[in-house]
Amino acid sequence: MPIRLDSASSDFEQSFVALLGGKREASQEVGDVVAAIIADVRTRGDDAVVELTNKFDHTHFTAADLRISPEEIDRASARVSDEVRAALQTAHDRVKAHHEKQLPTDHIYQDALGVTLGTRWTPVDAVGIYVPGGLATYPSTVIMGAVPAKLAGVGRIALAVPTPGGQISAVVLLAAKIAGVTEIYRIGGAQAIAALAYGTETVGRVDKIVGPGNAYVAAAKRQVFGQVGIDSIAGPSEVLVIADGSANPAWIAADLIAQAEHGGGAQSILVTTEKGLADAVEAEVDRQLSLLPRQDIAREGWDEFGAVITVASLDEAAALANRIASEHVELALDDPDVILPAIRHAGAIFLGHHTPEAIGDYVGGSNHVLPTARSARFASGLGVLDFMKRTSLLRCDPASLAALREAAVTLAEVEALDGHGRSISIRLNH
Ligand SMILES: NC(=O)c1ccc[n+]([C@@H]2O[C@H](COP(=O)([O-])OP(=O)(O)OC[C@H]3O[C@@H](n4cnc5c(N)ncnc54)[C@H](O)[C@@H]3O)[C@@H](O)[C@H]2O)c1
Ligand SMILES: N[C@H](CO)Cc1c[nH]c[nH+]1
Ligand SMILES: [Zn+2]
Repeated sequence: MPIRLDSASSDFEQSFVALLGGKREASQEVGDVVAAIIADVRTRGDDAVVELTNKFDHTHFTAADLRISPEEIDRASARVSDEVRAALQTAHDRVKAHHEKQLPTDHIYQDALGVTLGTRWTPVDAVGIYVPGGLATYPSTVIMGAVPAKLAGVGRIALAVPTPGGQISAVVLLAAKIAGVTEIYRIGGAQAIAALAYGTETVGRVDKIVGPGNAYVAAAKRQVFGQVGIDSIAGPSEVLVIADGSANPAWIAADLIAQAEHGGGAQSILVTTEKGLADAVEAEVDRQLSLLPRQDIAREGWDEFGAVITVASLDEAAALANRIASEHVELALDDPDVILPAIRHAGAIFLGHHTPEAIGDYVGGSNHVLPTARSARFASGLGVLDFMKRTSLLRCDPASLAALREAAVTLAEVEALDGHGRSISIRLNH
């Protein structure tokens, strides 16, 4: 049973804080396991990656198996049906069209003193994209990672995909081919993140690692940050549905189940102004779960991490949504625009009764790699800018340097950094 809360009850705040602090993603235990894996990969390179992959993914690999050959990519891609190929192409084209609009422009201007100032954007040289593969396969995540990377102009893109049992999904390989990525490793978890961050004999190191994954992947990304860049923490998936009496309980239940079925700590929360809707949705989740062929993961996720919260008003719902800062927020309301401005912390917002979150997972065009575990308070979903850096440009001539000299030298004196002041004055003292 999911936890049931009512904002009017006296112990609400305590229960809500407990819900926010639930350990779905980071734990000391996971952190320790991941630290040991990273240290092992740094020390022993391929040998460690092979051993850990065989252990966690139940494979029988040698180092020669880690990278997928171009022939294997072609052979597997050719096996994929035309229907799936067309769906991937639709996803690719729509994600590309939307992300093209994120491309930044350089700019340069001269101010009143004659100083030239500019901003220049350049791509990251090499990125690793993690594509999860433990409980499900995610060809859609290949598109979500590779398309913005390509648009940004990244020179080298490496994919890491775990292959439980050793079999890589042909659809994942086709998605990579459609997106124009050919460097693919069948490795997962913390060992994949460590191999991409530090490099091994087979896996070339990258400058930045992006992509979602389970608690081990999320913890590993946290731990290698600094050695490489990371996008955000895109851990176990979450949805927060805000609904009033206009919502269809069966549709809401389906959306809550869709997120719970990701497993590995995925969380589905309903916040509603209608107690009747809350009851109906709970009953519907039970009914619909029993219709799913693979209901175990979703049922476990719903029972362990699900929550149904009743509130007095939509304003209260928005305030709770901002505290939860969910990866996905669905506004299942006749007029979602009324509450939209009040929702400030969310990875992605889905408006109205006919926008299930799952459409954004695949073909909506927006990115599905989104911040989780309340990190939407300060982070954004994956996009073109995650694959680029911004460099400032500055040019003075003698007149503008002279005009700025006094203030700069004063600040250098305040900081007792005489060398700084001198490096300015020396250019003007003749
Ligand atoms: N936030 C997002 O944008 C987003 C998008 C897609 C998926 N997801 C999430 O990604 C996750 C995918 O998880 P997954 O498990 O299916 O695949 P995964 O690829 O993230 O993890 C599989 C790997 O986890 C490692 N692992 C598993 N158990 C371990 C243990 N006991 N010790 C050490 N390492 C261990 C193994 O190396 C294995 O290869 C889900 O939680 C899903 O919600 C998030
Ligand atoms: N909901 C996941 C996190 O945004 C993404 C996904 C991929 N495939 C299905 N769902
Ligand atoms: Zn999903």
